[in-house]
Amino acid sequence: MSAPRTGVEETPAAVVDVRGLSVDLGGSRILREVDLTVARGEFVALLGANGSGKSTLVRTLVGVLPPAAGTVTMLGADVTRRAGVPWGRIGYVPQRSTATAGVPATVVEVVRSGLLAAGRLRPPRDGEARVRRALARVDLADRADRAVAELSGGQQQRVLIARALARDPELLLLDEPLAGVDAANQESFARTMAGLRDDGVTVLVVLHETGPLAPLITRAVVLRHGAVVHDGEPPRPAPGHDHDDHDHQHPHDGDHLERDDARGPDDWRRGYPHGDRPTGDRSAIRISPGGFA
Ligand SMILES: Nc1ncnc2c1ncn2[C@@H]1O[C@H](COP(=O)(O)OP(=O)(O)OP(=O)(O)O)[C@@H](O)[C@H]1O
Repeated sequence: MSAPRTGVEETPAAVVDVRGLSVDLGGSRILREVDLTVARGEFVALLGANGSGKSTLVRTLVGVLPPAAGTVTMLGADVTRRAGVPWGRIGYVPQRSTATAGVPATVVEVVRSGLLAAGRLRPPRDGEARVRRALARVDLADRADRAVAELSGGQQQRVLIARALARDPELLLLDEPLAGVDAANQESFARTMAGLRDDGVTVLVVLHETGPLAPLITRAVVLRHGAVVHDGEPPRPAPGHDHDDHDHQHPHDGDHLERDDARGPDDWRRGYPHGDRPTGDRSAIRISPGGFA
């Protein structure tokens, strides 16, 4: 169980409230008038083909990218006025490929860095207990003093999740936490997420494949070319994939191309042939006391 929280009763029902959000990058409009509301306790999957704008949306939610238009409200605070946002109650897990690259630190040091929210230069008094609890939650208590670089990719992903959990967040944002993670680590991750859901943590997770998280997802939001094309029912398990020996969902029909008429929660998969993984370092962040930037 998480430590008792304070101030929860002051938080509005919508923990994420995005209205008419447009974001420009490199002179191009990447997000187009996006509306997104996430209520307390929801477990929302953000889906869409490569380049549809999922990471851009999440990075805007955590204040890394500025809106060109519209509003972004997190836990009741306007993100464009960073000072008022309760970053200490928000956990963010960036894409692993870049966030852990070249970090010369031990597991416990990386997790401890998650305690430092914007404006907070010293960890909270119960910081070490939170760090140990977060490590236990991702089944890495016995790796605390190992160098992060020595761990497998899936374990590094769990370190980043523990780093976000050290804040005891009410809201957790994760950007492709299953990418490049083997089946055993995916199952471990799913158990961690189920525990968080049971504790009432609100989750917004970017996914390419719902995999072992499918039973947890309460709603799916699908982006296409920077706009929301579906907001509602989660995708159904593909035929033959809803039993125990299949741990992920993927297209089998040979139609791997995006379709112009893709509109439903199941259509996002059509853009994802096996091995078609995104690359690049667009989600690079610094581990700093200044929040997520
Ligand atoms: N810094 C940048 N400058 C210019 N264009 C960018 C920048 N970052 C991202 N983009 C473009 O914005 C679009 C959306 O990218 P984004 O990473 O948000 O998509 P995504 O849905 O997360 O994709 P993926 O599934 O591949 O991670 C892409 O066309 C991408 O090339």
